[in-house]
Amino acid sequence: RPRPAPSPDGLLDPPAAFYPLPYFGCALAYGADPGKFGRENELRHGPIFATKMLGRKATFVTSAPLIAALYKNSRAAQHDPIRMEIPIRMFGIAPYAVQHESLPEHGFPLFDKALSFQSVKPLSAAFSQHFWKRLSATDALAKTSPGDTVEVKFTRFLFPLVFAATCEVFLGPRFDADGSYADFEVFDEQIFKFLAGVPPAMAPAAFKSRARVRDALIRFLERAWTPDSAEAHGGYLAGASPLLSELVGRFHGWKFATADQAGHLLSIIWGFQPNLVWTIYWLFLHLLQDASRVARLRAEIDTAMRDVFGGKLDACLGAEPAVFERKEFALLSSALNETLRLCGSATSMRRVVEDFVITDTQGSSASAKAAAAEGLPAPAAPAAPVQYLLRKGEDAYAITRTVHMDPELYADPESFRIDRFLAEDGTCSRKFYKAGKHVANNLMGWGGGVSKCAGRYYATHAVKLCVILMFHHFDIQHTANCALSADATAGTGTGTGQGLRAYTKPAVPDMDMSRIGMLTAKQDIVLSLRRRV
Ligand code: HEM
Repeated sequence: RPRPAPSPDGLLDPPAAFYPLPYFGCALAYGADPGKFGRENELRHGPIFATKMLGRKATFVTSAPLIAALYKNSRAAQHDPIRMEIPIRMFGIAPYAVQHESLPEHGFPLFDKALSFQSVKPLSAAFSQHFWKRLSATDALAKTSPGDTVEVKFTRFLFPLVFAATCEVFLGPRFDADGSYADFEVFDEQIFKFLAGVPPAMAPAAFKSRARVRDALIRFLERAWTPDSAEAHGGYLAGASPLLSELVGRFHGWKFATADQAGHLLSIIWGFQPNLVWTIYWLFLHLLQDASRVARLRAEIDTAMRDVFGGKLDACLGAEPAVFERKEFALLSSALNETLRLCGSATSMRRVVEDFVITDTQGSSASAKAAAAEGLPAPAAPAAPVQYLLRKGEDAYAITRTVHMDPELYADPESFRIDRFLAEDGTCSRKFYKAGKHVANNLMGWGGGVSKCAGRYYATHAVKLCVILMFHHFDIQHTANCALSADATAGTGTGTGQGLRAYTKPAVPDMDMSRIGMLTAKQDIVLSLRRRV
């Protein structure tokens, strides 16, 4: 790869990737598929390169050590300036309520505290109860007997249940989750239009859906906010989690308009729903591709239901997240990690607020084989560490998919291997190595550094509970693929699967590579659920 020329101050600028479009720069290539964009540029320039994106200079890092270095220097490369910009476009919150000086110190940290491994139990226990209440009320369980079979469209069946359960956990029963789901889904599908700053006239459906969800949240806030002078923040949010009640109390203290409070709540709902449900989708889908995967996981779940929970569903519903981390659930933990690796595309964004030097000691993540396939010379590790300067005012992006798909770290990276993360002792603790060196940050599905997913313990628990309950109650088969539409006749009914327009054989649908976070599918799938208990 060409060696970049030293800048006038003697330090190296990262190699430049060339995207000639004025203003947009690399935005189209990056937006279409961040993972491919990272991999292709890594093959050409190495694991750090710079270009323009939306009028700003952007440096990208793609190897595990450079991503770790970027995460580590949170003083020079900060996340707060980014999260004080994007919500304005995405959630329509007025700038004063996104850039309020108290948010970084007294707003965002509430999530880290309430969702930490030590504190998350009441929230995850509430999810278990709400999710089970919803699942047990579906036709598939409420209107069937053991041995009966129903067909469901996966996203129609499970996504609204997860949405309603999580809304109830965080916002309580006064928010109309069922009535808001369809609009939320349209908003989420079109989120990229808000990110790209498309005006309302060019995306009327997206803007109308967003407005309707926000209106529902405004009505919720008006109904649930209960003034009480005995409370630290002059009131509380009736029926909501203490986390949301305290946050909204602070919003009142900072004199945020109700519409802007609703915008913040929308950002929170958006933070938990799509990543969570698409993780569940891909995990099921990859499991169901192979009968031996299903058999192994079923054996693990049946044994755990008997030995860990004494055969009692209530004990499972009451289990704290630590229980699902035990060796008895190692294969499920491995399957979740493998899903995050194969089906996620997390990018962490930072604003460089002071110059800093980042050192490349290892060179590219890309293998010689991958380079040969692209007709490029093999990327060599630098003979000596190379120091690059990231300058104040630039943006920096950590692309994690390049690491997750690195064949030197993960053999046959395109395949789903359910036990990939199992160590020899059977626990989900396998260590990964590249060129003989241990790679500690081999899996970054939750992002990393100061912006690492605050909800990861809650989400891990929710995904596992969902898989356990489904496998405990049903024999499940993936029978066909079908259209991803909100077609009300297809998906949640019992019986013969009337209305299901299956049009392909049951293969893994393509992923929409343009998403950031968990990738979405281009097709829905039809599951056959045969009631067990
Ligand atoms: C399997 C499901 C989930 C996945 C894969 C996921 C992944 C992520 C990723 C990749 C980030 C950005 C990290 C970065 O920029 O470095 C993130 C941020 C975040 N996630 Fe999640 N997430 C999931 C579920 C949830 C849930 C259920 C919640 C809430 C209960 C949640 C709360 C958050 C919050 C608050 C942040 C922002 C952290 C910050 O900026 O300080 N996530 N998540």
